[in-house]
Amino acid sequence: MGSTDEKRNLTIVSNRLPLSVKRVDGAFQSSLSSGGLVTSLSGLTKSTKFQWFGWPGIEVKDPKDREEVQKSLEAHNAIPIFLDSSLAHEHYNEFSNRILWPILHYQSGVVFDETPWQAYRRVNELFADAIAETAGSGSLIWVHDYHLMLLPELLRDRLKQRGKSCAIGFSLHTPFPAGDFWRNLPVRKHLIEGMLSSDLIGFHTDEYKQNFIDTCASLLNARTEIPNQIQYKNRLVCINKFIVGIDPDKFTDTLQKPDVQERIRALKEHYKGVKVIVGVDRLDHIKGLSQKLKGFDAFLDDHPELQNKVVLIQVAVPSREDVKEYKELETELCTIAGKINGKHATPEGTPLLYMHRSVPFNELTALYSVADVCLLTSTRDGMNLVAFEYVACQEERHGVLVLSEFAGAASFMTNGSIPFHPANKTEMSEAIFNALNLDPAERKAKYEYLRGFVNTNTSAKWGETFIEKLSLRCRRPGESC
Ligand SMILES: O=P(O)(O)OC[C@H]1O[C@H](O[C@H]2O[C@H](CO)[C@@H](O)[C@H](O)[C@H]2O)[C@H](O)[C@@H](O)[C@@H]1O
Ligand SMILES: O=c1ccn([C@@H]2O[C@H](COP(=O)(O)OP(=O)(O)O)[C@@H](O)[C@H]2O)c(=O)[nH]1
Repeated sequence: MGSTDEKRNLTIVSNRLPLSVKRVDGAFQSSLSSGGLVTSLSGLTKSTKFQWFGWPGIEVKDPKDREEVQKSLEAHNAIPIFLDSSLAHEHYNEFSNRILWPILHYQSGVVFDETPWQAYRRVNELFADAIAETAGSGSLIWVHDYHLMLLPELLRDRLKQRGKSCAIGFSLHTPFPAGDFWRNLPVRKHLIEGMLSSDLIGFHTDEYKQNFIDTCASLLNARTEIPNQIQYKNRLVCINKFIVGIDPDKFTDTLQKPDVQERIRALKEHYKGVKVIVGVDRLDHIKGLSQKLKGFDAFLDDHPELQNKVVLIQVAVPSREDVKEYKELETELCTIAGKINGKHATPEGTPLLYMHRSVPFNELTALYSVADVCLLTSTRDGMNLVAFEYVACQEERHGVLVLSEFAGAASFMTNGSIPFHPANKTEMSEAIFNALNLDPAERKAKYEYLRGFVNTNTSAKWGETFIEKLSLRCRRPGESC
């Protein structure tokens, strides 16, 4: 890490703040936001100080109310950027999550629309105005994710106008798709040029990084021969892979708490003689939830001898519920879940526990801890931190990770897990069966491999490495990346 002063001058920018604000009976309440971006950045707070700009998740018009929200977030070093609700809707739901997100995750059938695109531009401008106003010259600004791809360029212009010079980093938390897929987006050039105004761009895997480099070469004719660098419009931009992670101690510490231990005992007692498979996912197409339920159905069909001896506990965390496709998916999942239990339930029990809600952290760690298997079926996924969290809670049991080959995490965790293709029900059924029947020595060997990976690649290390590279870039711009 650089000097303490550099740490103090770090600004993080993301659409999602660590706390989401809601109005309940006229009063403002904030609760911890869901999702991996918040998990990874929150893991950095132990070692690094920063202020965090983002959208509070709610429209607040009245200046007094704004002040109240601002104060409540201040304790978490979070600074809200207020947006009116229709602008936020067009930016977050319509452009970011109905157009950009599916394209980044190789989903077809996306229809481009001008109104959401204009809202996306406007929100990026509003973020740029707010940050350029408060950023001190010489500070490090680290922008996150697909909601803010135009921000580096807009921010650089505004900082220049104010005579300020700051290093700008950008991290993408999603996959970056191969060129041909990216062509589906008519405004792709603007987005990529926006990102290229950064000094340093980080991706989760080598594959995403390479896809980005190839796209810059073919779309913008940028120079990409020098490893880890892109030259475009007389600027050199560093490009690299930075492995995002979790704070494993947060999980191991929580598991030691007496109430969590008590909960684990109760769950063990409840599931005596039953193998537990756990799944924790935001309710999102990319998590392959319908594929998971159908694969589990096939597994139950294939193994009638395991009736009442296996349960899948699936937590589907509510997500982006104002987006039509997410609502439709929720309905579809309820139907499939009902059908599975209709078909396989007995008077002794149901094989599927489908929970459509978020779970408190203590309960989540207890669930991870008692599960013999964690089943993750992403059809595409930037990383998937749930895979890391399950490993962090398995010191005792050495449970098995059954991991889709399409999760970014599979680039690093395949050796320690059982990989499979999520579109193939037979492969998924076999993978579940193999995981449940893995001999203890092999389980231990796989677990130790994964534990080493998770404990080495923490969120703190991810953040510190990125910030170190960004500040180096700032101090010695000519040096190779
Ligand atoms: O902010 P939301 O719309 O509620 O969605 C939650 C987050 O989802 C995505 O997370 C990604 O980041 C994780 C950490 O790097 C990664 O493990 C995961 O694979 C990604 O899907 C999204 O990229 C975030 O911006 C959202 O906040
Ligand atoms: O009720 C819950 C259950 C889980 N998670 C967290 O959501 C994150 C999911 O991150 P991941 O990278 O797996 O996927 P993302 O949701 O970001 O796409 C993990 O840190 C989970 O612990 C959550 O916020 N609320």
